[in-house]
Amino acid sequence: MSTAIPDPVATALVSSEQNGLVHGLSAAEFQILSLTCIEAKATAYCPYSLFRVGASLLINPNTATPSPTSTPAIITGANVENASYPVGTCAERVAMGTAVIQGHRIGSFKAIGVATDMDDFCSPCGMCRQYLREFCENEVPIFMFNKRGEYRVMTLGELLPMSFGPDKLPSREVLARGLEEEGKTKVA
Ligand SMILES: O=c1ccn([C@H]2C[C@H](O)[C@@H](CO)O2)c(=O)[nH]1
Ligand SMILES: [Zn+2]
Repeated sequence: MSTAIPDPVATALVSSEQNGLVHGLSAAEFQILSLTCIEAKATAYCPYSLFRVGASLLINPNTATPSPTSTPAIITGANVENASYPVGTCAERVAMGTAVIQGHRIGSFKAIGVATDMDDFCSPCGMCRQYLREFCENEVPIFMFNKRGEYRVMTLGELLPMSFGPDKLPSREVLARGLEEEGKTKVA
């Protein structure tokens, strides 16, 4: 038996029209999210791929530091490549790492923007989806902007269904007790 899976594009279109909000964002929030990820592309270090990516994270107003603010708070990133190719880092992880060292955690993020110079919409790679999953709820919308500033939006849960995150890990104490009970190992 199969269950109908909602079409993400249709879902995005419906939710984008509600209450004058764009997927839950005010017009001002949406504008700054889009402008900042498009601008962040210019900061990319990508001499090998020449594929510029900019990312922006919209911080929830109540978790913004130093104090809650009505001006949307944004943290940006861009891809940073390396002569040893696999060492390079995507824009999304640069932005999220910056946010995390500023103290942001799950609950901090209202939306994510990703911009490229492509005609098509570029979605975060698998590694970035998992990296973002650590700090974002399934409902966080990810806006993907093409070179013309048009966008497609999907939530993190749509991009990474049935994901594995910190909430799925039992505590170390519970795991240790289980292993000891089975006599499998001695845990200090
Ligand atoms: O969502 C994506 C996809 C790719 N890249 C980067 C990695 C690499 O530097 C370049 C080409 O893959 O684009 C990102 O930053 N984000
Ligand atoms: Zn990535």
